Amino acid sequence: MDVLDLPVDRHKGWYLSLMAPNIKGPTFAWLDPSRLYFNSTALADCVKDLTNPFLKDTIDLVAGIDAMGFILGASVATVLGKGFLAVRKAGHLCVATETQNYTDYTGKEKTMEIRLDALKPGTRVLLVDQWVETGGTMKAAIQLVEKLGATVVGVAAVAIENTEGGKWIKDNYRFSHCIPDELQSQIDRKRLDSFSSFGN
Ligand SMILES: O=P(O)(O)OC[C@H]1O[C@H](OP(=O)(O)OP(=O)(O)O)[C@H](O)[C@@H]1O
Ligand SMILES: Nc1ncnc2[nH]cnc12
Repeated sequence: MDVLDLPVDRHKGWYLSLMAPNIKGPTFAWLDPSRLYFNSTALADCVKDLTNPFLKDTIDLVAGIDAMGFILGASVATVLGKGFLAVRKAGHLCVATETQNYTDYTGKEKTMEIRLDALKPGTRVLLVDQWVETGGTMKAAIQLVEKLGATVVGVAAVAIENTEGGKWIKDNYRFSHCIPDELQSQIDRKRLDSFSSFGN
């Protein structure tokens, strides 16, 4: 399927077949969901799948995680009619921040931060990122929000892998993702059957 084509039947997660395979080798964990954002209907359907479970919730602010979480987070915020908070990787903000150290799928120690004036005790936050692999990044964002006394209403990501950290998120927070049950095992092994159409 060309990336701009639309299928007749837009079943849940149809757009995942637009996601490109990792061709950079086994040490590079990423699949590339960003390719599905080229297609306006795919992006809109993906954002709907992330947003729908939270439509009846009280949400004050949507927080998206640096960098790919900004795309989906800002889209979700617009659909919900809410503001957007950028959760930044350390070193980009020129104001007072709260910080949180974490380790992600690369195994490297990292730090994320948010400015201090966005969240107050009781602020209800929906956290959005592109992907949850080890869950280290999302857990750090949850810790940041909670350190400031705000409440995590839920977590939304294209995929939440069934890693220890991914399962911890699913067990402890409400969540939304775009993966139909029958595709979850393909996500967990980082290879979709649809990758065969990419010819490698
Ligand atoms: O569950 P984890 O193992 O913590 O990994 C998930 C994180 O990894 C990716 O970001 P990454 O920092 O690689 O790239 P980006 O800056 O392009 O979003 C992804 O968008 C998540 O933020
Ligand atoms: N396997 C993966 N695919 C896409 N994005 C990711 N971010 C972290 N791990 C990822």
